[in-house]
Amino acid sequence: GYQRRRLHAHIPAVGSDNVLSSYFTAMKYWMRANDIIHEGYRKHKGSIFKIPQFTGWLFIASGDELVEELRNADENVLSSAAALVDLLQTDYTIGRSVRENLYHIHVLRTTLNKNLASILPDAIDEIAAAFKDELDAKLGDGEWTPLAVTDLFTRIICRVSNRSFVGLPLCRIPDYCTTVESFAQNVVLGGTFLNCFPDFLRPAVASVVNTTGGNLRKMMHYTGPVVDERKRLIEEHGEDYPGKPVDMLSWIIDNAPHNEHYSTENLVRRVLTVNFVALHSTSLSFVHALYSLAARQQYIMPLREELEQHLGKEPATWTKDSFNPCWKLDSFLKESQRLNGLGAFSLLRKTMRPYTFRDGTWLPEGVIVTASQTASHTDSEHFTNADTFDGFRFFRARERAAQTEAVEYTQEHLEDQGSEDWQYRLTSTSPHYLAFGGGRHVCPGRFYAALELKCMLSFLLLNYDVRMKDAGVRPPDVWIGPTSLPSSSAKVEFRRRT
Ligand code: HEM
Repeated sequence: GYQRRRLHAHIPAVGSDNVLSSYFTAMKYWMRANDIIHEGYRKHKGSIFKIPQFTGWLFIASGDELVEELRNADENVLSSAAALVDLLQTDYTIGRSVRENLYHIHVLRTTLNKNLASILPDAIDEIAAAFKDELDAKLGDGEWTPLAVTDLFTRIICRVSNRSFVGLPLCRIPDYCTTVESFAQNVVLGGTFLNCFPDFLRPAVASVVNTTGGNLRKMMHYTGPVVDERKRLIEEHGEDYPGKPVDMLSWIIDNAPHNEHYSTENLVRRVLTVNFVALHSTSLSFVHALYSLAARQQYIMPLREELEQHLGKEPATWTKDSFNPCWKLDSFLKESQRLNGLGAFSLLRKTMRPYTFRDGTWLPEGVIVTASQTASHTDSEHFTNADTFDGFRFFRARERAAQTEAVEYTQEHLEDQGSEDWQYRLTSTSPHYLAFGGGRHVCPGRFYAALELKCMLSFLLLNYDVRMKDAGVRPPDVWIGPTSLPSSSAKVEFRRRT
């Protein structure tokens, strides 16, 4: 209301602060959010500005210092979880129990990252099997075959990721994969729908329109018996029972508090939650990189040469460490994330109490404040020729840094943040490189995602030729409000290499 607007009248608005014209800016925002955010960034970089949305104002912190503050703020002051609950109404779609205890994030940050080397062989086995079933089956003999790629690679990544999450046989059941994918879509759809209603009506609306209920029931059908069996084995033989699978489900069961979180339904919900954060982020990133590769043929040879030098002929022999010296591959993926990320924002936070930034800007309680990754990723103060795709820019920067300091290839990613070239790696973040967020809530799955993307792209490069059907043209991304997606209609042509 008016009272609330007065609370932030001191913050500059993009468009107009006036009720009627801010409504028009909100309408425009849905059509071209990214342009509007860039306009704000150009005019107000270094400070906080606001943009009207139908559901209220959105505050954008710009410039390294303010973004650094967003990255590091305490959860009970600027909350990431509360922002997600607000924006996606996750209490009604994912379930309250998940946010009441976020232990799965701790599992990802610690156990998943420690076990990357040991889960990789299975993931690679799944990549080989999935490419055979999903891609080879569609290719003619030595012919170029045009294919739409978003659904295709979403299915492959769903299989591969779930090989690491729940293992065989679940990851190969097509309906299991359809269920986890559709859950992710329904969380977003349900959240957007529920946000059209005022707070007090939402519980009633959600009880009538439960967008994810069907997904949970199906997931219980597939995963419930597997969870029950693993719980039984733990009860009978202890936590380290013989033959215990090394996958996310085992770690989730091991780390669940022994209360309502240990119920089969809540454990299954947790697996859905991990899929929700992991799947689309990874598959969209892969398709973006694939378009950039297929449209820019000049990268194919140097990437192949690098892979042939460092990876064995048989994918089964690839290890986590074999990718460490593949700096061109790392750089190509990082550049793809820089220019074709998941959307305009990163670091979504909600003010849990009135908050004063160090530059003196005051924000009231209960508003969403975020950073613009697209504006910051294309700011020429941060990157030279910032608007141009330069697949090896981070490779060259790393080489320059390596000349000033000997770089140890085999050092653990997690341990060597001190080395000079750290900032140019795919998995690193900074106040102006925001593809994986940063600071307190930095994506805990990024080491896994990076490894999966590298294995997938390497497998593709070494076994297939790719080019855009529309030669040399990278299809433009599709923007829906502040979310960006790779084109779903463009076709990539594939041919098996002999
Ligand atoms: C290329 C793929 C991915 C991208 C681009 C991505 C990006 C992000 C971003 C931007 C955030 C927000 C961080 C922040 O607010 O500071 C995030 C958080 C998160 N991501 Fe990822 N992610 C990817 C893959 C994954 C995977 C594979 C997993 C799980 C295995 C995962 C699990 C999570 C979780 C649990 C969080 C919340 C962390 C927290 O709140 O502390 N992500 N991710």
